Amino acid sequence: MAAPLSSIAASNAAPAAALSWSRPLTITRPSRIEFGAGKVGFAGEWAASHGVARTLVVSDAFNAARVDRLGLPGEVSVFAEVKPEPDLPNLLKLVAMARAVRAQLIVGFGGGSAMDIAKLAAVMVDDTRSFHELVGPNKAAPRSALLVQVPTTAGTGSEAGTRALVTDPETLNKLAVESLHMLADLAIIDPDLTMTVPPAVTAATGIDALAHCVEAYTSRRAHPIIDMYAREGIGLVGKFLRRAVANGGDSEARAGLALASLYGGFCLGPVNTTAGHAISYPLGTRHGIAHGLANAVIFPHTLAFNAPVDPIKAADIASRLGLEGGDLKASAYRWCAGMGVEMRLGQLGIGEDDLAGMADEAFAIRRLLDFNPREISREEILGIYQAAL
Ligand SMILES: NC(=O)c1ccc[n+]([C@@H]2O[C@H](COP(=O)([O-])OP(=O)(O)OC[C@H]3O[C@@H](n4cnc5c(N)ncnc54)[C@H](O)[C@@H]3O)[C@@H](O)[C@H]2O)c1
Ligand SMILES: [Fe+2]
Repeated sequence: MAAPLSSIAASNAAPAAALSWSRPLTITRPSRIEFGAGKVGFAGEWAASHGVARTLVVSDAFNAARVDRLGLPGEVSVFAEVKPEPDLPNLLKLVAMARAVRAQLIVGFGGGSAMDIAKLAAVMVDDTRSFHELVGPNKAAPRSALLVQVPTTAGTGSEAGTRALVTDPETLNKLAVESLHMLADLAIIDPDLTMTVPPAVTAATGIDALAHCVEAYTSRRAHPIIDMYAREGIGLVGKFLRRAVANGGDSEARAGLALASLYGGFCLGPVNTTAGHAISYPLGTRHGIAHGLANAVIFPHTLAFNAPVDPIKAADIASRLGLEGGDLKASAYRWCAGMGVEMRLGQLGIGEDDLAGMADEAFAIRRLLDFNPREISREEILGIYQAAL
């Protein structure tokens, strides 16, 4: 049942900008998307039909053990060292390996961490410039290596996108590279690959997909084309996330979440996220908290903070998600915590003394904050951290 409007309406926040049906929008997609249970082996068929003789698979330790599922032809090398929330040294080690094995095809086989650095390796392998020269939009050059993305979590939607994020260990900033050249030639979304994801990671990554949809739907840059995916994605998470957390082998729920994650990915390119992600990032860069979990902790707070700007959208989100009525923040919090997500920063190793630095870092992420539907100050960000402590 939707939260009653009375619980989210009263505010002096600015009204939402009028919906711009004619606002220019660019939509990009991987050249080909294969979706469906059992599709993973199509990678090999596709590689063979493209004459690939040398492939580098980019993976984490868990997925590296099942690279044979891809059915790849020829010489197959595996980089099995992708770190969760990859940093620059992790990426540079991968690029060195891609050069050494002269990879014609790079396959991202894992969660968002593997897929993000696979994209970067694909454009960096024959580019002599440093990583820092590629940061920002449209800096990367065309690539010669082919790129295939195969997600094994349902959360980031990275398989569908033009963006990759890497932490700079010196500044602790998460640096975003964005380029059309990082779009995959092929994305294979096989929901059965996600059946082994443990319940806590299932919940957190599912809430990441949800956050992509909610933040795009409520963004100042929201667009009706993207709203379609965002609304559907929210509904799919509402319907299937609790089921997949309770029973990882529920193939219908896994497929629904894989689709929600893809829809979230469709939201990221043309519209992107807002304050929820900006406020989540310092949890990862400073405290090593996984991206999905960081988003989950912050989600109820930004949902409620933004709700007064557009109470009808907020009620729509609550209804699609199946939240109980009453106070929006409390019911979103109960929904997350009810899936076993640890929602307290204090329990995640963060103390009161850490919050000011986190607020400074989040407040500087203008590329996201400037599109939040409601203006948010550094003090309000600090208040969110304090409330989440
Ligand atoms: N490019 C984008 O647009 C975008 C969007 C959101 C997030 N991201 C990035 O994605 C990263 C997070 O990705 P993630 O949430 O998918 O987590 P992840 O890739 O770090 O994986 C999380 C954990 O799950 C394990 N795992 C992965 N698949 C599994 C499976 N099928 N069974 C069992 N275990 C499995 C991994 O080994 C890892 O330990 C962050 O670095 C974040 O910045 C990128
Ligand atoms: Fe995300």
